[in-house]
Amino acid sequence: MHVNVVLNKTTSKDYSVIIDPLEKRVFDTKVMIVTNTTVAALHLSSLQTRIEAKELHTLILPDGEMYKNFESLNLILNACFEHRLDRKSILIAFGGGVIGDMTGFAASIYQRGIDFIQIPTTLLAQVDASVGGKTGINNDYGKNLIGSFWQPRAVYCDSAFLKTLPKREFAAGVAEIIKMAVTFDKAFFEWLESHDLFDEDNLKMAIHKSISIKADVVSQDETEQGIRAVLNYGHTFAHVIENQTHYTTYLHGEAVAIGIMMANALAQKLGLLSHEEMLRIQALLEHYALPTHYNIDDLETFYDAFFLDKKSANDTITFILAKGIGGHVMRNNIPKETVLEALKDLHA
Ligand SMILES: NC(=O)c1ccc[n+]([C@@H]2O[C@H](COP(=O)([O-])OP(=O)(O)OC[C@H]3O[C@@H](n4cnc5c(N)ncnc54)[C@H](O)[C@@H]3O)[C@@H](O)[C@H]2O)c1
Ligand SMILES: O=C(O)C(=O)C[C@@H](O)[C@H](O)[C@H](O)COP(=O)(O)O
Ligand SMILES: [Zn+2]
Repeated sequence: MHVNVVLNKTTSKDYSVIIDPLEKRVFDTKVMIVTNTTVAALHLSSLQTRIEAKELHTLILPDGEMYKNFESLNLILNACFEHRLDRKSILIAFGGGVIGDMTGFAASIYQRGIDFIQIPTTLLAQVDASVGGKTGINNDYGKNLIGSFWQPRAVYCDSAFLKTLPKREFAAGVAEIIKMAVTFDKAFFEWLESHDLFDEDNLKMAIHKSISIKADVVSQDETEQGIRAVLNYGHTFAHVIENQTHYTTYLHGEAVAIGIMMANALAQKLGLLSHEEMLRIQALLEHYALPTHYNIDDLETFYDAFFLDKKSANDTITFILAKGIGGHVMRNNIPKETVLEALKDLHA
């Protein structure tokens, strides 16, 4: 099965997302696999037997969102220099979204840009992070605030890797699937309500559907000038939660689940989403044991942090909201009081 990402730009080439068992790949260039300790222990040897290259190198980084930073980026770049990778060399991001985002970013700046391939091993990375070329790292100010748009040459999604994924990580991926269904596809949302993703065939269907939605959005708007921002539904809130809790309490997908609830509270206040629709979305999130509540310490501080969001410009914040189930709207003129009241309502 293939899904194509078609880009109307001279700087980015089209590529395919291959959703099938990974076959042997042969490269006539130097290749460096970038992975982390967890993925290496579980799957590295099986990947290495399927990659043939002029020279094959491997870099194993520490595991965790808290390592998605300059230090790790520097480790990747230094390894590129140590192995004398050249402009024809290829990096392979082998892991979840953290490895994918950092490796993609390193590829985009090493010698002004080299190719990279995504081999995502988490559900979240298969359905979302590996597709679309958003790369980057976090810093003290917030999440993904430093990065680039740099598309992979190809994405290989092999569901066999998901067999070792812990339940919590699986659910985090489901949160991004639900995000796409709520904002883009009512029929898909209804299908999710009646099909359990713990079933292997259902999961394969949902992976294919989510990648198709994402590829379609990215094909229309590679660098988030418009519709791509809808993929950020829930994220304005989620990124603040992740940063405030130092990337140790919630997985990205879990924070997105809470962020979806916050965005929905706002959408309900604005008459865009009914109470019944809000409850249906909550029920689907809770079916996968995703968190739907976060105790905001200080509403003012929480609100102020929205201004670091990349969707904020000229002192206004753009909120991505569901318009019914299967629809979306972008709003940048919502009074602060309305936002704060919606967040208070959710707590009540
Ligand atoms: N670029 C994008 O478009 C985009 C989209 C969504 C999320 N993201 C980013 O992706 C990151 C979240 O990605 P994630 O949820 O994959 O987190 P992650 O990369 O931290 O992986 C989650 C955990 O699962 C482990 N793991 C990976 N594969 C495994 C496997 N097959 N079996 C067992 N364990 C495995 C990892 O070692 C890690 O501990 C965040 O940094 C987020 O900002 C980026
Ligand atoms: O691909 C996109 O576009 C997304 O927004 C996907 C999100 O799931 C992802 O978490 C993204 O990294 C968040 O956007 P960011 O621009 O704030 O990093
Ligand atoms: Zn996300």
